[in-house]
Amino acid sequence: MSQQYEAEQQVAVAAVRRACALTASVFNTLVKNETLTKEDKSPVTIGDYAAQAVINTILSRAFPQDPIVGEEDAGDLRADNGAALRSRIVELANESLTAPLQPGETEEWGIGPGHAQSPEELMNIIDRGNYGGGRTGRFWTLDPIDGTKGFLRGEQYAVCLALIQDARVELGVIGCPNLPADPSAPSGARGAIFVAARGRGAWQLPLSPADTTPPTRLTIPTFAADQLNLLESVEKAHAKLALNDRVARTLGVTRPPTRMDSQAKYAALARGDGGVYLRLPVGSGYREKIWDHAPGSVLVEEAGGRITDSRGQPLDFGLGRTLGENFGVVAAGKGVHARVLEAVQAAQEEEAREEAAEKAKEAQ
Ligand SMILES: Nc1ncnc2c1ncn2[C@@H]1O[C@H](COP(=O)(O)O)[C@@H](O)[C@H]1OP(=O)(O)O
Ligand SMILES: [Mg+2]
Ligand SMILES: [Mg+2]
Ligand SMILES: [Mg+2]
Repeated sequence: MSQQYEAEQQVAVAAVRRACALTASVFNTLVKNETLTKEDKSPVTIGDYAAQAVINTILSRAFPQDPIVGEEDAGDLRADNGAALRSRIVELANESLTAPLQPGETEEWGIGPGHAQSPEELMNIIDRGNYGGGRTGRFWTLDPIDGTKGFLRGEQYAVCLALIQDARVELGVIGCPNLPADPSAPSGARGAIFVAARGRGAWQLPLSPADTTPPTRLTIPTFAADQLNLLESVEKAHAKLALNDRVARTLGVTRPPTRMDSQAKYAALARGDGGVYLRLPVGSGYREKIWDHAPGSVLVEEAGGRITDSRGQPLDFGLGRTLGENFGVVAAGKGVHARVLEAVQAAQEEEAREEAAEKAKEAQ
């Protein structure tokens, strides 16, 4: 019997692997003026654009009917002052698109020697990511470099792709070029791919398509109370880390948090490198994007965990490009999740009481 979404999984894994090779190589040659600041003040590099061009090419050839909700668009590159950046992106994307076929890849996906595209074609393929998402139908969501700030620091980042059908995430692929392949050997070989298809488990695969190491199945372990710790953002603007501290104290967590950028945190949770992913809003009005949580959510669920917002409601991937009003994200093993939610609520109440007391003091 053929497995549902098997072809999609094969294409998604190959596309993410190819993009990871691109981003890893671009990091070594990236120079200062190859990064732009977007309207929302976040950085985007030539690597983000080129990786989106490569993955969108492969998806559009393999599944021509499928729309894509991608993070980047070519607007800034089409502007007159985007020409220098544009030509570097064209060079990079074509280098990746024309690289020799790897095991499992086919020329029908628009890759391999001879498959270079014109600058206009590449700008258009980047803009295939402009779909608005929604409640019904099938579409992909792509974050070509998740954790761009981590990428720029040479730390954690991830190439993230998910398939959504009628607002349900069916497939998630997360490529982590800088994550230790074996968590028990943190200074050993780096790079891994994480894959989850609904109902078929969560798996870690080697980063290289030529590596024949068999996939390993991931299950969130049961943590002893003194072993539990939090996985949280590096960037203070992305999550309210002071509130995380309170939650940790309420939970009786003694281990320090593990801070890392990107959806690598979901991968770390799925394989037991940390016990709780906690992302509480900073109150700036930022709305979380579907591409930042779709692959991670299915990975965590398939590894036996739960993921909700801070009220205990499921994340809603049917609202468009964002998750709507921001109530944060709480992900953990099934046995711990309810306790974390309680601790978050207690910590929020405690924080509100202290803030009110401080205000009253000031008013005196
Ligand atoms: N103001 C913000 N608040 C929360 N998340 C943000 C904000 N700005 C960007 N992000 C996104 O948060 C994610 C990384 O957060 P973290 O690494 O802390 O988990 C990234 O997806 C990043 O986008 P990007 O994909 O552009 O890096
Ligand atoms: Mg970004
Ligand atoms: Mg992101
Ligand atoms: Mg990104």
